[in-house]
Amino acid sequence: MIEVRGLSKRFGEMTAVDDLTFTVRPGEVTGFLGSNGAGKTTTLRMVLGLDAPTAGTVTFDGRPFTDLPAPLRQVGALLDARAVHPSRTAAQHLSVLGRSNGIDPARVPQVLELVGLRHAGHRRAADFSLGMLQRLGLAAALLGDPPVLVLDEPLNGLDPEGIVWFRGLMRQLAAEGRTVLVSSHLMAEMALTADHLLVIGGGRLLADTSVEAFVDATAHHGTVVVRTPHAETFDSELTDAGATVSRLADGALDVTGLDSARIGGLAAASGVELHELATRRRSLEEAFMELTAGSDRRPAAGPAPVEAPRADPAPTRRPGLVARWRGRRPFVEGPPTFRDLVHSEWVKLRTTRSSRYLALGTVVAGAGLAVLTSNSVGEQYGGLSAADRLAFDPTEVSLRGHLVAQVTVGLLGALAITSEYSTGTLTSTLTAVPDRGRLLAAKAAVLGGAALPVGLAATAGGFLGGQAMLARHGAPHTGLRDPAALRAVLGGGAYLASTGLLGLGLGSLLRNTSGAASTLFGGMLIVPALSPALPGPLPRWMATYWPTRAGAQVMTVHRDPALLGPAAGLGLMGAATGATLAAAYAAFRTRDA
Ligand SMILES: Nc1ncnc2c1ncn2[C@@H]1O[C@H](COP(=O)(O)OP(=O)(O)OP(=O)(O)O)[C@@H](O)[C@H]1O
Repeated sequence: MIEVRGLSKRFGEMTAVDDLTFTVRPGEVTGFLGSNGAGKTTTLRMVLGLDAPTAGTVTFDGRPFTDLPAPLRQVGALLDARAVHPSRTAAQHLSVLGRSNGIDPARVPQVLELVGLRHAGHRRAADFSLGMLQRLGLAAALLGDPPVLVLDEPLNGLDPEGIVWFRGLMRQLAAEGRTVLVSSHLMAEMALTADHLLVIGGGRLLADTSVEAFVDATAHHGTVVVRTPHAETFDSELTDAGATVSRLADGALDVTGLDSARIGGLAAASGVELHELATRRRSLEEAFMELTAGSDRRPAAGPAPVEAPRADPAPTRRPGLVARWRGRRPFVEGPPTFRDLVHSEWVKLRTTRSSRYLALGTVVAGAGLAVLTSNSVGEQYGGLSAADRLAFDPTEVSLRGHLVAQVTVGLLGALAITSEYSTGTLTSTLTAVPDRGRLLAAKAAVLGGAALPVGLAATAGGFLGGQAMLARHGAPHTGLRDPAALRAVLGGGAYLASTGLLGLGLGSLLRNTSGAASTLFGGMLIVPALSPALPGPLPRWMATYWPTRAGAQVMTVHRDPALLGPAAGLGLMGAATGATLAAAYAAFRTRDA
């Protein structure tokens, strides 16, 4: 049972949802109807814990959505069918969601078959039509075989055959004892699909009624069209008999308040010749428009909700989709663990094309730049002064590739979250994992775990290639047996991993890739490059304490005693990353998704 009590949402001055109270019961399909902008999506986003209500509560059998331990197994949601990462296949998309809730991957082909996408599992979501994406969204909602389904406009993009199929599926799911809440702006379709209707307009509840009661009330509200050459005289006769008469454009009379038998009788009694006597029933769409007309947002109290007695729904859950699942146990025992979540985030990172390119780019560009720099420094070594030769640090020279690698690995971190915002997948992620702290922690664990080997590959590759170049030109060089050089290479890997996490924090705070990329680029390359132009002690201060410059000290062997040491520098960089992630967590936890 979904219980909504006093739910409101204001965006600035505008009240999108205004004091909604209703209950959605199991065993029936509840249609959530409203015209465009009525507040359906905003309501459903609050129901699913994506947006925080300004007032009111929503509970599922007494628990808020965000307290459900395995949400996909309790509430299946479809909010925006287009919110799928385009580079992932349908099966990968479902697998990512399923793993986060401890759902057996064998369930993926099952639900794909159930929604008619059996042969499309290996196709990328970018190639899907809107109707196919709706089916994929339904598959995601059914993945955990949940007792409750919340679907926002699932009919958009479905062809007539798809609509009939969808109608049958909803009826079957409700017959199995599930709670099904479906939003739509199509009254006639809901009359065929739903058992119960909740109608909203201007953010307010206008009707909470059974479909049967709504259709009955509509059927009794017809008008009778009367065409007669004696319209003038018959008009007053009908008015005297208690009818309300208006004229249609062609002069015919449009009569309400009397039925066609009574009108025919009156005409016969007074000898009026009739050319047409036709009852025109009000359509469901007209009844819906009449109900919602004038329900625009306004400060005064709106029309009183229409209440209708409800039939007792079937309370017991009958075996349904799971029972037919060839005897396999669909889920692991108990609630999903942090490991499940980390696994899901790992699949997500692995199946994102841009992440793979950025990881490869970090290694190639980082190591490549180091080799090129070492080659050119080696060439010039012969011309260096004695003092410069004394200060020459072959390790530092061969690790200069970090200047490029830090930006690409930072971008890899930022994309782990900004791509979820840009593709809209954050909504499906959060309906599977509503605990935002856990989600961010899993992203950080996966990203740190991926960025460390990538960073180490970039620094080790650059170091080995760079030392070979220096040796080729007869310049001083070293190897990994030198403990200080080994510390610099390993520290460089850690520095790059920390940069990846810094990118994740910035991406989460800024929520868009270009913002995060410019901040990373500016903070790591431009600010340090411009800092010598600053007045007073600032250049020295920046050189010592600017986090990325302090962190880079870990990659030097001949250290400047005025600057921080390798451990302290890397520690400062780590602290700055930690602080950024903490700020990101605070913002992520409280913001609407
Ligand atoms: N994040 C937001 N900021 C400001 N206004 C918003 C926001 N989200 C929704 N609104 C406004 O709230 C109102 C209700 O929007 P909502 O999307 O809930 O309507 P809807 O019934 O789902 O409409 P549709 O059928 O067109 O999707 C609209 O006026 C919309 O502009």
